[in-house]
Formats: sequence, structure tokens, C-alpha cells
Amino acid sequence: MTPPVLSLDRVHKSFGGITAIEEFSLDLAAGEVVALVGDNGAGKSTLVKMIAGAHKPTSGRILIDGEEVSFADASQSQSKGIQVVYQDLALADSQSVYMNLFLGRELTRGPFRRLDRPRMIRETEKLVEALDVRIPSARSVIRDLSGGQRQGIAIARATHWATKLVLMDEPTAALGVAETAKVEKNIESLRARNLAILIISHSLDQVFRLSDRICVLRRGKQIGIRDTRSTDKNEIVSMITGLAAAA
Ligand SMILES: Nc1ncnc2c1ncn2[C@@H]1O[C@H](COP(=O)(O)OP(=O)(O)OP(=O)(O)O)[C@@H](O)[C@H]1O
Repeated sequence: MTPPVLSLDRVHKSFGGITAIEEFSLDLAAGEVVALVGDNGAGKSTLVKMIAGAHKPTSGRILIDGEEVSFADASQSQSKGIQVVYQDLALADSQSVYMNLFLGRELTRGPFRRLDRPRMIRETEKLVEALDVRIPSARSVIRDLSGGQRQGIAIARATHWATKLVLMDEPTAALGVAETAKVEKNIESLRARNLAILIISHSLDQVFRLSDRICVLRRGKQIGIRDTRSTDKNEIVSMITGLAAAA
């Protein structure tokens, strides 16, 4: 049997005296979209950062393809095919689109390893066209782009490099309706490529549109996991808040 792409096994995280995650377990399969929901401070970002290698779990295990991993930093998770799209995007504002797409993995040519700008530009153009990200040019500087265009670039970068798992921390929080729809289409195409996707979203409409399963956190506690098709917003809201569901 193929092991899950990602397994979290009783992961716990505290920051000094603050418990951010009590104990969290989840298996995520290839081609599956799991939504992580919970109120502010529930521990969602902390969980994503642990998977991405930005934080180390205090205890518990993280497995990729059935193998335990312990990432010292984000570049180690990237080399396992994991990419993150953060709320604040982590793009280099003063750099061009194509340099951002290849940040840290720039293409070079010749014995002096000069930057192969024409190839990076060509590949960027192909990618943004395939993902329908409308930007003036691959040479545009990030700070001159709109929020939606930037998010498109962040997702294009994740799409280009991810081979297993994409983590998304509120990818559409700052976007309008049309831009959100485009991002959701991109998420669907990642799923179609058999990537596993863990998405944090505060929009339950979005969560119900995109996810196969919904995992609820409340103040660091894993409240439960539901199949999206066999639950409803009432139940999820009551799990998030701890209050009884409305009749
Ligand atoms: N680096 C840190 N140092 C200390 N405490 C932290 C750190 N990061 C997160 N926390 C704490 O851990 C808890 C969970 O925070 P986290 O950001 O993971 O929540 P969240 O569910 O992503 O919230 P939001 O929806 O507001 O982004 C909070 O109590 C937060 O203050």
C-alpha cells in the first residue's frame, strides 16, 4: 500500500509556556485537498510552518511518503517537493517576476555559471500563461503588480516546484471575487496533477468548494476531521466555536 504523502503523528508544539498545538495527527493522500479551519490563534499557521520546516515540533513525528523527516529549514522541505504559499507571499518585492519564480534556484549557463535570463524568462512566460496569470511581462517588478497578480506569481512558483505537497496559508485572503476564482481553479489543477494540498482558509464557502476533508482546530486542540460531503457549515462552525450547532 502507498503510504500517505504527509503524516502528522501526535505533533505537539509549544513556544516557551504557550501551547500552540496540543496534539495533532493527520494523513494526507496524493490528490487530496484538506482544509484546516479554526479561529484566530487556533494554531493553523504554526502547523503549516512545522510541515514546511520553519518551526520544529516540540514532540511527535512528521512523515513524508512514510519516512520520518526533521527539517532544519524551509529549503530542506522544498527539496522533498513541498511548497508553501503564505499569506504574506514571501516574494522579493524589488525583483522581477522571473527572478522570483527561480529565487534560490536560478538557471545558469556556461562554465562561469552566468544567469540564464532568457531561459528563465521563457519558462516564466510559459508558466504564467498556463496558469492564466495576467501580468505585463515576465520582467515586471513584483512591487508594481496588483495583489491578485502577486498571488498568481506565488502560486505559479509553488506549482512549478512542488512535486508532492502544497501548503496554502489563506491564499485568497486579500483577493477579489474574480481573482479568488482563478486561484481556486489553480488549486484544482494542482489536485489534478496528483499533488496533496493542505489549505488554511477562513472562508467556509471556499472550504466547502475545494476540500475533500475539513480539519478543525480550536485553541491548539484538534477538534475533529470531517468528510466535506458528509458535513455542513453548521457543524463546522460549532466545532470551530465550541458552541452547539444551530437547529
Ligand atoms: N513564534 C511564536 N512565538 C510564540 N508564540 C507563538 C509563535 N507563533 C505562534 N504563537 C502562538 O501560537 C498560537 C497559535 O498561533 P497561530 O499563528 O498558529 O494561529 P492561527 O490559527 O494561524 O491564527 P490566525 O488565523 O490568526 O493566523 C497563538 O497563541 C500564538 O500567539
